[in-house]
Amino acid sequence: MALYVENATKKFGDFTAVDDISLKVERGQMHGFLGANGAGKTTTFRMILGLLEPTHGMVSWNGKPITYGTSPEIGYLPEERGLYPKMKVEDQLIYLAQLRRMPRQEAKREVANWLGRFEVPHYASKKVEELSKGNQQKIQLIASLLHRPSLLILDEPFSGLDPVNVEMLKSAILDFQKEGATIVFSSHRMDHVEELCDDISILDKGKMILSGSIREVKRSFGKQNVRVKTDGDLSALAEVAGVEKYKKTHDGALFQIMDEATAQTILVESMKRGPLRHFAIEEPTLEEIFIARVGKAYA
Ligand SMILES: Nc1ncnc2c1ncn2[C@@H]1O[C@H](COP(=O)(O)OP(=O)(O)OP(=O)(O)O)[C@@H](O)[C@H]1O
Repeated sequence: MALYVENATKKFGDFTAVDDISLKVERGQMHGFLGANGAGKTTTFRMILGLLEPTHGMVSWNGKPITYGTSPEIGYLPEERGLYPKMKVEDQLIYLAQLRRMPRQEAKREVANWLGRFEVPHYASKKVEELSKGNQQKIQLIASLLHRPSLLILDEPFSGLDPVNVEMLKSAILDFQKEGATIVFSSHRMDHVEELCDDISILDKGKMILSGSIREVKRSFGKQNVRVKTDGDLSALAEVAGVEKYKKTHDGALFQIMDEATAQTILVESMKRGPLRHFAIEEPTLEEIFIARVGKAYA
């Protein structure tokens, strides 16, 4: 019981947008799908959803290709707005749930629950175009999961949301996973991915360059960070052997190092330059790994 993408390639004319990628997402997992702009994430999602035919390869969900018949099992939050601007929120959500075979009365009840949970019950009778971008995103998420799909594909679910709303949507997505859903989502916010996902994969110019659990990905990066908080000037420590990168921070410095012996040197040398308020060896962040692997063009 899993989502399988097997050697999927998508060409548009001579241009290869997705190049022979394979991916397995086990049932109940949350998978982060990462890549710079134009890497091929949305194209892959469209192939998973059956909206685009792969040029080569195949996609299956629970051993079957995804077709019109399996679509009620799937929920999709597209990157671009996919709602009817002139239709009222409640009418639209009920309509979309009915298309996925949810009975009308149940859909109506669920819409009320979700609008309540997202603190927008008063939007039920407003037209979508009257809502702010962030509130439209809440409605879009409700539209994707209202019919209780077992596979949920979310393309940039947190874009345009303020931090309070990000937390609200994150907790809804996590609850949905706890109920057993398999979730794949793309995001440019590595901190969100780190917080929510079990496994990740990174696409670069259509190719899969990294895939695995976040723990494995971090371990295989082979570098760690040392964070020091002090008023002392640590800039000379940038030259210590084993220091890959040095960055001054507002309260001290951050070093990227290759091995723990270097951390000991940094500790000793930092203490010579003033009292320390904090010293810690930290694992690399996903953002650092992404930038190292995909390139500095990404911001
Ligand atoms: N219908 C199409 N015809 C031609 N080229 C396309 C088409 N759809 C996508 N592409 C190209 O395929 C590449 C991958 O696009 P895609 O939208 O999948 O990237 P993405 O990773 O989702 O990017 P972003 O993070 O910016 O949303 C891009 O170079 C894009 O211009």
